[in-house]
Amino acid sequence: MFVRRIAVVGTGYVGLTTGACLASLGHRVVCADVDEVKIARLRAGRVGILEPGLAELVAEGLAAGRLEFVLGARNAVFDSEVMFLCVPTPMGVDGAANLAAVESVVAEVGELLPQGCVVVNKSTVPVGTAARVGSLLNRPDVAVVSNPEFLREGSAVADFLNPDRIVVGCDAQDAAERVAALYAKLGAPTVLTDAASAEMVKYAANCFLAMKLSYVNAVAELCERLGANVIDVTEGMGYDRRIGASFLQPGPGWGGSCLPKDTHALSQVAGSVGFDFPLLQATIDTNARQRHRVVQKVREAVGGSLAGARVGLLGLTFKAGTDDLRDSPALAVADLLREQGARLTAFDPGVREGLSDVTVVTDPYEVARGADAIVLLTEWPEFRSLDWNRVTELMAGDTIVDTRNHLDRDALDRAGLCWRGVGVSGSPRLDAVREVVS
Ligand SMILES: NC(=O)c1ccc[n+]([C@@H]2O[C@H](COP(=O)([O-])OP(=O)(O)OC[C@H]3O[C@@H](n4cnc5c(N)ncnc54)[C@H](O)[C@@H]3O)[C@@H](O)[C@H]2O)c1
Ligand SMILES: O=c1ccn([C@@H]2O[C@H](COP(=O)(O)OP(=O)(O)O[C@H]3O[C@H](CO)[C@@H](O)[C@H](O)[C@H]3O)[C@@H](O)[C@H]2O)c(=O)[nH]1
Repeated sequence: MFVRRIAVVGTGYVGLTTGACLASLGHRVVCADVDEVKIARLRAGRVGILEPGLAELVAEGLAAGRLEFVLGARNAVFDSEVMFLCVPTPMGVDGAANLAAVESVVAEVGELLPQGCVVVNKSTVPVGTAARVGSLLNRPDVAVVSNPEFLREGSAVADFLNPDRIVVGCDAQDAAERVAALYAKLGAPTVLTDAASAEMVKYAANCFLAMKLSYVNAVAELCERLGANVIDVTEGMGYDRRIGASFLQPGPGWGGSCLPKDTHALSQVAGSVGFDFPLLQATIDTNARQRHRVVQKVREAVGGSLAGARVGLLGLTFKAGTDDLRDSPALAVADLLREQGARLTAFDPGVREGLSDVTVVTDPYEVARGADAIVLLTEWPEFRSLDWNRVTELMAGDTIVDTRNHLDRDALDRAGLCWRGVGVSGSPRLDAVREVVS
């Protein structure tokens, strides 16, 4: 079933991906944003974010006349049968999700929505928001549906078009079915439920992922203390289908625009109903500790004091494959290093703009020049193939702190560099045994 006209409000990672992908599925989509520059750019077919395949889908949609960009939600909803809300829900001062953008769109378009329109909330919002939006709208003919989005940045289009599942929640069955039908072509398992449960799925999933990562980061720390090797430990765990191999990679802590704010939001919501959730709090606290562990390793690498030390950073984004710096653990580590007196130079393939207090260079080898230590913070594949002999020549020191266990330790050894990973120091080298076994 094709809908004649869908409005998508917000053209960020989620909104633009949703709009372009729904258009590619055959729907007619009008995307709106408050950002004039963004809208002008999108009308010209230019996508301002790094997302594989997105620019192509936008170009196709524009050329086919199925995708349109307008300024302001009020200019998108005329004649729409469905309106998607894809606006930000950032962390507020108390950790709760800030719903100002959702509420402002509802106030802006409430009276303009055509009779029988369905409002679909794709933004990540606390349980009860669909009900709240319904009462703000005060339109008995307009149903409010929760349809959380699970795409990851860096693979947004692929995730949207090949989802593990679609979740649609509404207390009115026919509205839920109308929304689920928009995705029919994707053939994904679909969970139809009430609005509160759909809203809860999103937080429960993100917080579970965060908990898995905090667990694995804690296991890595323990491995270091006990002389075990976390790379082999997680491989051994991951083959267990009940655990699974993904989200078992230790790192400098989890970040990005979602996991940090969503863990805090669920924690705040739990507190608001008097529910003590120590598991979630420990997940957050373990993550906060992680960045201090990285700084400790760098401090050791430069001989005990960061004051005046030159430290090169490989990677600034919160993970590879994105240009998004929101809540990046790399930036948090950079802040701590700087506070302790380090002078920083950074390279990231996705970041070209300068940052205050960190010199951003466009050549990765510039990071090595005169560096007392280098710290890899983001797992960009190109870092693996750096010329380590050249790095050795350029550096003043000899240690690479690899917070993602991403680099080829032997290649660094051969170049005379000292590799310091996560959860592996003190463990024996089992590569020879591994070769015999395989
Ligand atoms: N980024 C992700 O990977 C991801 C994945 C799943 C869910 N989410 C959730 O989706 C929501 C949006 O996230 P995002 O990363 O796409 O945000 P974003 O910041 O990239 O984009 C939001 C867009 O909304 C626009 N906007 C703000 N107020 C508006 C208004 N009143 N009218 C029209 N446009 C307005 C902004 O200008 C911006 O372009 C959040 O709730 C987030 O938690 C994000
Ligand atoms: O094994 C791993 C996997 C991830 N990370 C880190 O965890 C963070 C989050 O990574 P990821 O989940 O891939 O990033 P997002 O694009 O923020 O996606 C998450 O947040 C989105 C917004 O809610 C959800 O839609 C996605 O399902 C959810 O994975 C990043 O800092 C990663 O470096 C690790 O350290 N080790």
